[in-house]
Amino acid sequence: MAPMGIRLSPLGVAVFCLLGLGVLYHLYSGFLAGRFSLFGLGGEPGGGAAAGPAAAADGGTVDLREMLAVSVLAAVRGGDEVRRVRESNVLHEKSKGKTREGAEDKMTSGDVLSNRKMFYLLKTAFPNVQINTEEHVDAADQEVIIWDRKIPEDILKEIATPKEVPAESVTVWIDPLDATQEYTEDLRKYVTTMVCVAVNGKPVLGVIHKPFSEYTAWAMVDGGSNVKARTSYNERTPRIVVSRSHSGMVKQVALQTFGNQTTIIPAGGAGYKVLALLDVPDKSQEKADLYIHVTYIKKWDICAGNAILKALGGHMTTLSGEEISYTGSDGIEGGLLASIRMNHQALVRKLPDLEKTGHK
Ligand SMILES: Nc1ncnc2c1ncn2[C@@H]1O[C@H](COP(=O)(O)O)[C@@H](OP(=O)(O)O)[C@H]1O
Ligand SMILES: [Mg+2]
Repeated sequence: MAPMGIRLSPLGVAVFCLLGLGVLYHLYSGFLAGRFSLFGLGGEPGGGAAAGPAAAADGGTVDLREMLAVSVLAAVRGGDEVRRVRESNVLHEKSKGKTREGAEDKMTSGDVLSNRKMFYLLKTAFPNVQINTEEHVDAADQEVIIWDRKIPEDILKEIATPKEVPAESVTVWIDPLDATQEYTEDLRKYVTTMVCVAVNGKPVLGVIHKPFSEYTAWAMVDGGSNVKARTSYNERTPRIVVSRSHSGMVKQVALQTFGNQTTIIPAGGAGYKVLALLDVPDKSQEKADLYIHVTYIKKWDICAGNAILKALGGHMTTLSGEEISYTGSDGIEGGLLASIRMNHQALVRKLPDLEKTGHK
């Protein structure tokens, strides 16, 4: 009961209780949640920001929705480095050696600095998952980048609930700068940064970010996406997007399969070429109906595109129609065919056997 002379208004009491609940909720969902996750991983509470590693206590599970949020952030932060280095005009271009076909395999400060940001962001947030990245990670030059544990609204809108998977089933593939050759030629529209998450070797989420137009596409298989397929594609005389710097015999293969009326679009970057198949608002993006590649290619170049296409009902396979497994070795030998809203297996049957025709 209230003391003499003091009258408690029911509305005031209700507002006071609501405020109290709000404070408790804030404490629990932010500060305490961060502490608990750090405790769970054996991290030192207070040894950094409240936000911390997102994997479960026993290293047991990770939430794919959280992985998507960090992957988008990593691609954007890596992209900031890529843009900064290009704008400085000091690329420190080097050769890592030669590809099997004898092309220079280039690397720049843009690749290295983007790799550092992307790798450490993902590694700090998900210490228990396998991460494979195109560039060497210098352990002496670590960077602790803390994820603030915020999942962007557009992801929350598409993917309503967390999606837990065992951490040991996950392989992350990072391409810190796709289209390095074109980057050195200042052909900026082709350049992307990419992150892919595979579960048991299957590509399940992909992010392709264009740093110079600040466009990001993401998708999760059986989850959602911020990008979609176009409404129509030309299956009879497709416009085919192919490599401009690692082409091999791709033009001959395309023309032999689809006839001389077929338009070939040479372009840089595997990320750019996948986006060419989709409904992308970016003005600098060309459009195509198919993506074909015939030479050797690495999994960090293609995994994100594969995941996005798969999430949207499309396909990326070897030229003989085999699914690509994103575990184990870094590269694939059997070329690449990517399509969406087409009869992919019929396209595979149309293609010549490259081993027999000598078009590899
Ligand atoms: N024959 C080959 N050997 C090694 N890497 C290849 C390759 N063909 C393509 N790639 C890589 O795949 C990506 C897309 O190639 P392209 O632009 O020619 O289509 C590029 O990645 P990076 O720029 O990340 O190195 C390129 O280096
Ligand atoms: Mg690269």
